[in-house]
Amino acid sequence: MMPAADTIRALTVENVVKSYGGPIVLDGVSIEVDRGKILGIIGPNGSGKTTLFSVISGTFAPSSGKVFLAGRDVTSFGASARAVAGIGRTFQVPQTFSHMSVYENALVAAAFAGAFKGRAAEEAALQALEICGLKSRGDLIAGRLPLLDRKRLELARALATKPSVLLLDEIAGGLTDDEAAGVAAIVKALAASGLAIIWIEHLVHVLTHAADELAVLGEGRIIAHGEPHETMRMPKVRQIYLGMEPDIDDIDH
Ligand SMILES: Nc1ncnc2c1ncn2[C@@H]1O[C@H](COP(=O)(O)OP(=O)(O)OP(=O)(O)O)[C@@H](O)[C@H]1O
Repeated sequence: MMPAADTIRALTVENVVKSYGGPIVLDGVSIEVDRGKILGIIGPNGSGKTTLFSVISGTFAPSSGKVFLAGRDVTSFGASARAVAGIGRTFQVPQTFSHMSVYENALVAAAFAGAFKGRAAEEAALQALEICGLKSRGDLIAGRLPLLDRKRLELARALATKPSVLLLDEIAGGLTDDEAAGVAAIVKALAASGLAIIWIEHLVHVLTHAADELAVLGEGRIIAHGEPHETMRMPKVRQIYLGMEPDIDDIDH
């Protein structure tokens, strides 16, 4: 029997195992996210965060396990089919075309999602730039943008594919606290508009303020998951982050 529509999660990752041929990088990871919610994911370097996004977005197939988008099994879909189906992703290293203009970058991304051609792609690109505060900078060459605008453009490129599920890989990395807060405000507004968002970030305090739930990856497994502040108070999580996150004692404030 199919579950009732209101119990179908926007995205379900079910028991995913991934190895690149050597050691196991993801070891039975299961997560879910609903429309309108932000799930934050943290974890030390090499714990498998980006690999998890690659498995969700279809860049790499899992060794076993499944990915469901709004209840539909998309595990066998490649990356472009998943973009068309509604999974949008930003990359840790922005994937912008540096010689193209800001607008052209958003347009190329809209076309990647396949469903958008001609006028529809133009509208998707412009709307994404507007949401990210870049509409007045459409003619600028992407490679000459300061870091904050490069990050905003990376976000706009993901939005131009009109995703229902948005994967953010360190979109606030390298930004000042004020800049990161501005990006977090955009992300929260996107969730409020109905997107389901998974956000990987090394800046833990950004996620504790923005995310509805926090999951902690450690050596390929989810070692803690729950309300962000409670999760950060768990001894096994503090053990990992003490000394790494300068403001861990301020996270409650
Ligand atoms: N394409 C690949 N081929 C082989 N091994 C890979 C590949 N991508 C990642 N790995 C390995 O998988 C493990 C997890 O890497 P991953 O990048 O997913 O971790 P991460 O938590 O995102 O790390 P970081 O915080 O440094 O970005 C690492 O040991 C890494 O070397």
